[in-house]
Amino acid sequence: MRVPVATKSHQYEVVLGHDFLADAVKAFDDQLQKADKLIVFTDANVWVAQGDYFKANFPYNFEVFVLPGGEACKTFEQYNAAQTFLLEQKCSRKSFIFAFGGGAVGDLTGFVAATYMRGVPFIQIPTTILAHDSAVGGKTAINHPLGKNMIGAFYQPEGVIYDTVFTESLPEREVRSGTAEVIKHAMISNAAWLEELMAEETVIHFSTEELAKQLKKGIEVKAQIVAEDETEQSVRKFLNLGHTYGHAIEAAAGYGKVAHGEAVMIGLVYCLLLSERYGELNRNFTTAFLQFALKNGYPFEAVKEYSFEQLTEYLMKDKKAEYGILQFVLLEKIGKPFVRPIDLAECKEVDAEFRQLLAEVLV
Ligand SMILES: NC(=O)c1ccc[n+]([C@@H]2O[C@H](COP(=O)([O-])OP(=O)(O)OC[C@H]3O[C@@H](n4cnc5c(N)ncnc54)[C@H](O)[C@@H]3O)[C@@H](O)[C@H]2O)c1
Ligand SMILES: O=C(O)C(=O)C[C@@H](O)[C@H](O)[C@H](O)COP(=O)(O)O
Ligand SMILES: [Zn+2]
Repeated sequence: MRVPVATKSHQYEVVLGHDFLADAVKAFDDQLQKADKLIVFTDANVWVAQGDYFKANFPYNFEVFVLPGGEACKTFEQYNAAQTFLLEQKCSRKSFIFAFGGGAVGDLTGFVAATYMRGVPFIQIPTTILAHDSAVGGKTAINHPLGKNMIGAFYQPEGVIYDTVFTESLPEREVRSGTAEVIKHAMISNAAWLEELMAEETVIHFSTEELAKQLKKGIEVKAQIVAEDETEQSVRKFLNLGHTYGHAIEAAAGYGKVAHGEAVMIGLVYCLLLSERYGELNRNFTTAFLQFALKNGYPFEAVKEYSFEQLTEYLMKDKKAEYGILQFVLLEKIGKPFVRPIDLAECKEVDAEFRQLLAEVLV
């Protein structure tokens, strides 16, 4: 399966298949033959779980740089270590970098590639379900202790090779986390799709074929949006549904404690509550969605661990905020997102409603 991505700055393809890494990499043969060095960035967990398959199917010589797993790789320290590695390897503008891992490796690698010698080409080889989102569209970043993804660049890859073999070694928690972004893509684009997902017995145990279909649908939504708005001036903000509250939870907890998709799911429920005030959605739907999330094992305990006041400093650093006012992505109805300024007093009211709803449902 192929999904073309045509942004203002760059055009490329996401190729999605099963057990096809060797063939998919060969499609880049011209560019790779001309490269003076191929570097693979990965993380320790991915390398242990999937390194053998990667080495057996990657048909070129390469040097590997192994990062710590998860959010621990999206730090200034790892950014610095990665740049040092490229310099020590005598990488040039003719070198080529591969991001082999989940969203964390992809975000770090993309930012390193964007800034090494002011830009070297890179290819995303995603290994998580979540990375159907992160590998596409060119948002790259590292975290700052004061806020999530604060230091980064828009920098598109040369291509995305998505071999679903890699997702087979994902722990269930990561399957769940990644599926939250599939659900987000459904919520911003297609009511029937969300209805189908909510009707599933479970969204955590899809077959390989069904998973590929869901990933493709998510990638198509993302590709269409970033083609229209690469740098988040307008419709790209819709991809941030659930992230204002979600990123605040992630940052307050300490990066990596609450997985990104878990935090996004919390943020999606918060946004449904807020959306009830401005569109067609109602409390019955929000409650049904929360039940669906709980049935699939999404954890909501983190909400109780932080007061609204503790979340406020992170909420206020949301990148969509303008002139000190938060801009929330809301839903007029499922499939119809819009952006609206919301003041802190209203955020606090909805936060209280959220905690009340959780108290009622989590008895
Ligand atoms: N750039 C974007 O547009 C974008 C979009 C969404 C999320 N993100 C970012 O992506 C990150 C989350 O990505 P993620 O959920 O993929 O997390 P991740 O990269 O941290 O991976 C999750 C965990 O699974 C392990 N892992 C990855 N692939 C594996 C595999 N195949 N088998 C076994 N273990 C594996 C990792 O080592 C890690 O411990 C966050 O930092 C988030 O901010 C970026
Ligand atoms: O691609 C986008 O645009 C997104 O917002 C996708 C999000 O799922 C992703 O988590 C992104 O990294 C969040 O971006 P940020 O600008 O809020 O840090
Ligand atoms: Zn996200």
